[in-house]
Amino acid sequence: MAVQINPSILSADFARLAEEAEAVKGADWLHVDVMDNHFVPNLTLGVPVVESLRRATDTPLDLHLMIEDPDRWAPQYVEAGAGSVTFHAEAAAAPVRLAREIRAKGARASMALRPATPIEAYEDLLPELDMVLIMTVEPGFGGQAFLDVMLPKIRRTRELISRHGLQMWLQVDGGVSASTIERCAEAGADVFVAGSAVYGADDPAEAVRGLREQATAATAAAPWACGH
Ligand SMILES: O=C(CO)[C@H](O)[C@H](O)COP(=O)(O)O
Ligand SMILES: [Co+2]
Repeated sequence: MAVQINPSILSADFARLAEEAEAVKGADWLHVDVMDNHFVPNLTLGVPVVESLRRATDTPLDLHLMIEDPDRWAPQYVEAGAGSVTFHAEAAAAPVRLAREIRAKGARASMALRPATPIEAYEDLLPELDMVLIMTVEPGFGGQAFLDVMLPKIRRTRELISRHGLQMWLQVDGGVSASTIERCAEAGADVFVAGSAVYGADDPAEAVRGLREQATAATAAAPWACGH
């Protein structure tokens, strides 16, 4: 599979979301960070904004729910128009049931892990998911420094995906930039979220192209990607 670059609108101007979506035309997905000020100490947006954003852009929406009680809320984000919905493992009461419900409603189902949450605890759930998100910062804020201690976890996750013969995607989110994306790709990530590295650039669309080139080259040179 080709690498995917998903700009995070957390670093965009929230008063101009339609224009900010247009500014990254060519990106694979728009990454939308939903925070409830309980699961993380920050508050962003909810279902009505996602419904409006869905009407404002053709780029599919990749929802990252940093909220408590995703079992209750995630299905509403599918109905609002999300193409992919990621819930946190630490917050979900019944992750398999939730993943099945997201898929049944027509979106891709994905699960995120905070930095201290081990992937091994969730190995048996991987076949129920379309993507796993390895956080490379503590969730809650954009613009944080990439945690390179997460690279072994990305590698182990890629090994588990290969061992089980799964086609699922491996997303990384947090501090992904021109100076860190190649290490993520080499370790096994194939979907890259970038907020400040895209919306902090003079030309966000050019930043997406640059990240895509770097990730594509690093993936081609990575041992895990043989036959990928
Ligand atoms: O989920 C997130 C934060 O919890 C954001 O998606 C992420 O931080 C993107 O911002 P940046 O690329 O600037 O780190
Ligand atoms: Co995110």
